[in-house]
Amino acid sequence: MKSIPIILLGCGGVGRQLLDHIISSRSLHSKQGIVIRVVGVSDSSSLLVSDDIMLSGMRDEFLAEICRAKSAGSPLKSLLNHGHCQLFRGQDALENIVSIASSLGRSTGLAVVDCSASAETIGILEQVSSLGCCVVLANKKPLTCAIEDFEKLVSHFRRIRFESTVGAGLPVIASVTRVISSGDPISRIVGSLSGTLGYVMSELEEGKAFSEIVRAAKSLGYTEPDPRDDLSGMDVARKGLILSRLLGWRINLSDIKIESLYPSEFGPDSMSTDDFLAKGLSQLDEKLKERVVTASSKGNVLRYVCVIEDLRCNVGLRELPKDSALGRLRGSDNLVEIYSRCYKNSPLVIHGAGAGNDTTAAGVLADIIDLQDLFA
Ligand SMILES: NC(=O)C1=CN([C@@H]2O[C@H](COP(=O)(O)OP(=O)(O)OC[C@H]3O[C@@H](n4cnc5c(N)ncnc54)[C@H](OP(=O)(O)O)[C@@H]3O)[C@@H](O)[C@H]2O)C=CC1
Ligand SMILES: N[C@@H](CC=O)C(=O)O
Repeated sequence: MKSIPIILLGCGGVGRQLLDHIISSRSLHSKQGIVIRVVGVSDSSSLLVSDDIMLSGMRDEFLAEICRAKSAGSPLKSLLNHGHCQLFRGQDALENIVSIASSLGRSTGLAVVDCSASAETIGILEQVSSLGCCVVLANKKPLTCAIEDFEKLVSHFRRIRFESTVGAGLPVIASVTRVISSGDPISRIVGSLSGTLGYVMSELEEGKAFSEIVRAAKSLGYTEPDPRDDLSGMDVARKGLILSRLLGWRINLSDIKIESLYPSEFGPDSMSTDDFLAKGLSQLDEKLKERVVTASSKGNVLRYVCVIEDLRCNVGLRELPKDSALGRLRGSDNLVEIYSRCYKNSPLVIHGAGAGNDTTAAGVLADIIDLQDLFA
């Protein structure tokens, strides 16, 4: 049986769903000759490490207990006495991950899986990948910091996967990478890359209030932890940046033109996420309604679009014909069109559910399994 040890960073909606998928795929993986051993799990304040990282991992009952406790709002440290594990915090936690990476990295293909929404994981990801570990990301931030950090991470290209950072479980990164590796130059990528904004736009067409729709998108697991990351266009810009950098463009977030759906006085510097959700959002209802009505009077719909072309990436609202490919999109679906020499007149199109904990975690799990071919 091939044993795959993993350390999970982040135990929120996506991280917990990943643990759930791992548990429920046990018999499938066993038929494939694979067993995933979760040797460590961290949240924002601590890291739990299994007592025997070399041979076993955390038991499934304990992983399920972690999911229950975290979804009830308890920190990981509340579970210390329930499993055969140790707890580390701060610098100790980071040193422990490095120590596990040194023992297991090169020999077993230990995968460090980032399901946090933090930019702070970049340092540890760089360290473990230099120690021969695999890295799997749902978190876009480490790939959208400084270009030098991006280049360092992807320099271990065969040991890093980040399919879920763009289009959740959809094979967007894999498709772009395959087209590039075949020597077929990509000239343009255009798409609707936000499950949240797709859902918001199509629900607005049904006459619902913007504030209600955003709250529903959050409870469906589509939004970022702070939905303003979606509404500001920043989340789409991050996806656009990842794709642009894959094309070899050495650009940064500051080079991207981004249209925000809310004014700066509603931003994180002026109000908390809770205040924005409770009070700020409803003040935006009328403005968004007017924009939808204006577009509709011309037979159009609004879509939040990312265009990557001619060394430029722009993201913002566009009025599009109702019957265009993007205009027909419903709910949280994403659609991406890739144009290249081979796909000049008829683009490569990827379409499907583009957000949600289930599909995102499924993409992460597929990445973990995919990497293990390197460690046969
Ligand atoms: N939902 C979706 O459709 C998709 C999400 N993603 C990405 O998945 C990631 C996770 O999203 P989601 O689960 O909704 O986010 P949550 O806010 O639900 O969870 C984030 C988790 O990360 C933990 N965390 C925060 N900082 C750190 C840190 N420095 N080290 C380790 N853990 C940390 C948090 O800890 P604590 O519990 O203590 O707060 C929390 O457990 C995000 O980056 C998001 O962009 C990507 C594609 C699609
Ligand atoms: N918040 C994001 C989640 C996936 O990246 C979205 O709405 O698309």
